Parts: sequence; structure tokens; C-alpha cells
Amino acid sequence: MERPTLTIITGSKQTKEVLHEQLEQLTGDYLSIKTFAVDEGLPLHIEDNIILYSSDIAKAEANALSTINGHQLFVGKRTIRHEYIENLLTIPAGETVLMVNDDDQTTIDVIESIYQLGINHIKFVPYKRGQMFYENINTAVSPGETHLFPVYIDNGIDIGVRLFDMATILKVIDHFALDDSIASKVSERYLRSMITLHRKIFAAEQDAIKTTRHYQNVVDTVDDGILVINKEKRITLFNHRLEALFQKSADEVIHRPLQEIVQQELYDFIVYSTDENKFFSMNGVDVVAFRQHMIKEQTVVVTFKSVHQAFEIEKTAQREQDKKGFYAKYDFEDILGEHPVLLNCVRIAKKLAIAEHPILINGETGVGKELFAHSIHRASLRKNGPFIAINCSALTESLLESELFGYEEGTFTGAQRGGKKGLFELADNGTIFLDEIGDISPAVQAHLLRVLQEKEIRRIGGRKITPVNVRVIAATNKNLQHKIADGSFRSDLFYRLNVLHLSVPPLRDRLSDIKRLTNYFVTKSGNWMKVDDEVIETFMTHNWPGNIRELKSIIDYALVVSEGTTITKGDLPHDRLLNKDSIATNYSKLPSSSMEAKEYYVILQMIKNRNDEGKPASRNYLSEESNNFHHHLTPQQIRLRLNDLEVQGYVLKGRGRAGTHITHEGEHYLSQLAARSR
Ligand SMILES: Nc1ncnc2c1ncn2[C@@H]1O[C@H](COP(=O)(O)OP(=O)(O)OP(=O)(O)O)[C@@H](O)[C@H]1O
Repeated sequence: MERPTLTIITGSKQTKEVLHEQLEQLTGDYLSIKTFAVDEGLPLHIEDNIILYSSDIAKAEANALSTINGHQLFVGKRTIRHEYIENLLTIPAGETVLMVNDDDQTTIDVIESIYQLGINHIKFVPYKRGQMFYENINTAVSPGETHLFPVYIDNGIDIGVRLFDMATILKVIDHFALDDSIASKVSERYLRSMITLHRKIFAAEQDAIKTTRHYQNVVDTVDDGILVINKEKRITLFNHRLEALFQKSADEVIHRPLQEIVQQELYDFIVYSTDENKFFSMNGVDVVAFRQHMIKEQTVVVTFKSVHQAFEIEKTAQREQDKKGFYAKYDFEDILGEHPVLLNCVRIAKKLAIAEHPILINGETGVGKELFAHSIHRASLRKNGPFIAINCSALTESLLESELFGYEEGTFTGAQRGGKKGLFELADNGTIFLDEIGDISPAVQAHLLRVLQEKEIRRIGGRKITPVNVRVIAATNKNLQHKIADGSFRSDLFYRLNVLHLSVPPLRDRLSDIKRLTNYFVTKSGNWMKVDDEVIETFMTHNWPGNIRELKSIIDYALVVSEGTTITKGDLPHDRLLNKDSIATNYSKLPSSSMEAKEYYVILQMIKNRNDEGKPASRNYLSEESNNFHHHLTPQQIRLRLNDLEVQGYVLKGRGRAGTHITHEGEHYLSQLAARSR
């Protein structure tokens, strides 16, 4: 038997295909379906039992183009597709959304059918043809007409071409007077598609409930209290720990306005503050609240820890830092001496400590500049942050630069995989101590200046900029003003470093402290030895160019040499201590002739270069290398000069393969010679 026929006329090809598929699936085995779309062109004459139009517009347009006849002609009612409803549920509540369709009436129809389905958490604004901009609207929804979305829309949601509703389908079946069993089969099919969808939605809901329960269990096991508010400032999460602290159950507070639950001070902190944490006393418990604003989610997460817990965490962090060696080992108590010049220096240093600015410490070698830097950090607000000390003259230019600022992977051969953090990054929220700042090269000076100005770091070879919050304490035994005058130190960097200034007095200006310091160094070495008065008297006449470090090394020497229970004058290193020059004037006595000066300079420079490479300097090596300095020295000449330098304490001669090393004093002397040769 031939199947009765039905014709569907739609506006667009897209709608035609969707509606054809719908009718075909539901009634295809009972009816034969023909379809036309206005935008594809219509035959001049259309005739059928039923003419079903997809919309009033389609009807008007079709009738303008063709003569259409049928027993029954009607416009089908359409409804949105249930499988797309989920997409609408992802739109945040309260949002205003543009509804886009190809004509004003159908746009309103779609909005109505969505509201009728109970989706009313969003507010729809109907699209008007020709209007390109809609204030405060970033999301648009359309049943298949997404090409009409205004170009600026970020979030476009297609809810698919609408289908005919059940009433329309039943009207068609009715018309053909198909038997009841067919009608109920068709409606069963219609319902089945809806039931499948509802099953899916139900499963998704169950999943969501499970996930929520899982997260709730997770946050309940956390030892901290956790409270979350949404953009309406209502509580969306309140974990188990908080129930005790607030003396309220989660059920009582969830979805309630924060204002009704917490005290004003805590409310102000959560809603308005820019501080990350604050102390509160709640129902007799002292807590620290930490606040985190998740800007994109418009959510604030607040965690509560007991003060005791927070303190323990800080201590653990401190211990971790200590393990890494990034901590200050000394404080002001360790700076010995009662001479008024020293006490005054300590008094000033304590004041500088609590300011946040950079400090430049000036003073001769061995006066205790590093000791002051450690103590300042420990007395500062950053005392719980790291303290990192680096001697700028101990490294070559490129090594110093990569140590300070770090580098990215692949920047140079041998670079560590994954790159390396520089000391500035490691010292974040703490202090970096740059010793011997006067020795840094122009390139490092420029880089350091940038970091101080911008307060951010870009690793060598890297692009990423990382903000750093580091206080710089720099020290030098050089006169930086002279270095600025001769062009070897940038004045702009000097002013950045020298915001606060501390001058540590040399030992010769506080000779009265010698006795105390001597006894201290003897006792600290674990000896019970006495110190003869004559020793102290000798010390009082010495010039102490190497200051306290020199005193300490002379005592170390005497402790080794001494055979009795008392350190006597005879145990002292006479060549160093009783040398007339060192008593009378400067420890770094320069050689008498410029030829000698040049030779000492060349030798010390060669040893320093060699040591910097981590290699020992042998006499033969030095002799050969001297050619590169245009000043050839034979191994014999080298030997004689090295003897002189050793007596002065500028080099340490090792036996055999150990080679010769330059001492700290030697480096100081070398820089004096370098200045003189300029
Ligand atoms: N007032 C002091 N009391 C006790 N020990 C001190 C004092 N001053 C310095 N020292 C000790 O003297 C030695 C040298 O001190 P420090 O390294 O701080 O000097 P510095 O000025 O930084 O030297 P340099 O300029 O050579 O780097 C260290 O062992 C330090 O502990």
C-alpha cells in the first residue's frame, strides 16, 4: 500500500534537513515526506495532503513564490532541542545573554520556549537585525543561526535548529487517521528520545553529586579551615574544621550571605582587604586567616590556621632554608668590642636594619663587614626570609652574572637542564649580600642596576620576567668615589646601593678592643691558654691592615706554634707582625721601583686568573704565561718574587702539584697595584 504523503516547507536548507530527519525518524515508515526550502528555490506549483510550514515567515515567503494547495496547510509549532539544554546550563546564573535568530518573532518564540522549559537562571535579550553592539553582553545563543552572532561575542552557543513539538507531530498523524497503535508508537518514539536525554542528564547530575561529595570529603580532611564565597558574597564552601571555629554547622551557613555569618572585622578582611593574611581571635581561638582572590572565578578562598600551626610552618620553612645555607649566621651579639666607635657603628646599623632600603657598607678588609650584613638581616623585617652572601670578586664576570641572575636552559654550553635560578630569585623576600661590590664588571653593574630599578629579574637567555623582592646589602673596601672618578664604577648604581651607608671602623681605631678579641679567639679555639701581657702590648703597636681577620690568623698561628700554657711574644709570626713597615704605615706596602711593581702585578694577576679557573699555578706555568703579559720572567725570577709575596702573606705556596694560590690579602694588594699601574 502506498504511503500517504506530506510536504514540509522551510525557510532555509539547514532547517529543512533537520525537520526532514525528525519526521523521517518518527513517522518515516508510515508517511512519505517531501521537503522544500525557500532559499533553495521552490517549484511553481506545490500540492499535497498536508503542507507543513516551519514558520509563519516561511509560509509567507513560500506563498509569494508558488501556488500551494493542500487539504490541510498549517505552521508547525517548534520547540528547542533537549540535548542542547545542557549548553545553556553552563552559562553562569544572572548573566545577560543575546538570543539570535533570523527574525524578530521567532527570536521571541525561542526565548519563550526556553523559559517555559524552566531555564530561567539567565536573562535573554532579543537580537535585532542591524544592531551590532549590545552593552555588557558577551554571550550569545542561537538555534542554528550562529552566522548572525555579532563579531565581538566571546562565547557563542549553538542550541541547534528547533524541532517540531509533539502536538504538531500528533496533528499530522491525526490528519491521516492512522490507527491508534501507530499514533502511540510515534509518541513512544518521541518520548524515548526524551527519556534517553533525561537519563543522561540524571547520570550527569549523579556524577556531579558524587564529585561534589568527593571534594567535600577532601576539604573536610584538611587540617585548615576553608571558607569560599562567590561573587554575591554568599558562602559556597565551609569545611568541617570551620564548624568548630565558628560554632556553626555547614548546613546553617552554605548559601547564606557572608555578612550574616562572620564578624565585621573578618568580613572587611575577606571582602575589601588587599592583605594576604591577618590575625583574628575567634571564640577564644587565635587564628591567622589567609585570603586568596580567584579573579576569573570571582571567588574568594579563605583558609584559617591556628597561630600555633602557622608558627610551626614558618619554623619548618626556616629550617629548610637553614639546610640550604641561605640564612644569616650571626647577629649583633656576635660583634665583639666595647670601643665607642664600634658601639656607635652597631647603634647605627640597628637603625638601618629596620628600614627597607639598600645599604652600602664600607670598611677595610677584615673589619667585619660581612658580620654586620648578617646581623642587619637578622634584625630586619625580613629576618624569616633567606639571606644569601656572595663574594663578587671570587667569580669570573660571566659566572657571577649567571650566579646572580640565573639562566635559561640552553643559554650556553654546559648550562644546567631546565635552567637555573639566580641568587636574586633564591633571595626573594630576603636579603642578598654582595661583598666586594667594587670589583664587578661594567656588564654586571648594568644588569644589577636594572634589577634594582625594575625590581624584577630576567634570567640570562630568558624572556620571562619575574618580580623579586630582595633587599641588597653591598660591601666594599674600595673607595667607590675614586672608582666613579676613574670610570670603573657607575655613579647611578652607586647611588642606588648607597641609599643607606654604614662605615665599619678599622681595628687600629679601636685598639682597646684587642684584649677582649684576643681572649675570645683563644677561647673559641677550645684552648685554655693564657695570653701574655707582652703579646697584647705588641698587638697595641701594630697597624692591623688586615684588621680582625689578621688578628684571628695571628692568634691561630700562635696557638699552633706555642708549646707552653701561655702564648708569649716569641710565639708570634714576627716577620708579619713586627715588620717595621707594617707597624709604621700601610700593610699593603708597594714595591720601591715601578719595574718591581709591574712584576708583582703580573705574577699575582697570573695566579689569580689560574686560580679562578680552578687550577694551581706552578712556577714553570707562570714563567711561560708571563710572555702573554709582555713581561717575560724566568722560573728563577718567579721563585724570588714568590718568596717576597709569601712573606707578605699575599700568596700561599703549595708543594709539588698543589702550586701557588693567591690569598685574600694578595687580591687586595693586586687591586692596589692595578690602580697604581693605571
Ligand atoms: N667585632 C667582631 N667580633 C668578633 N669577630 C669579628 C668581629 N669583626 C670581625 N670578626 C671576624 O673577623 C673575620 C672577618 O670578618 P668579615 O669577613 O666580616 O670581614 P669583612 O670586612 O667582610 O672582610 P672583607 O672585606 O675581606 O670581605 C670573621 O671571621 C669575623 O667573624
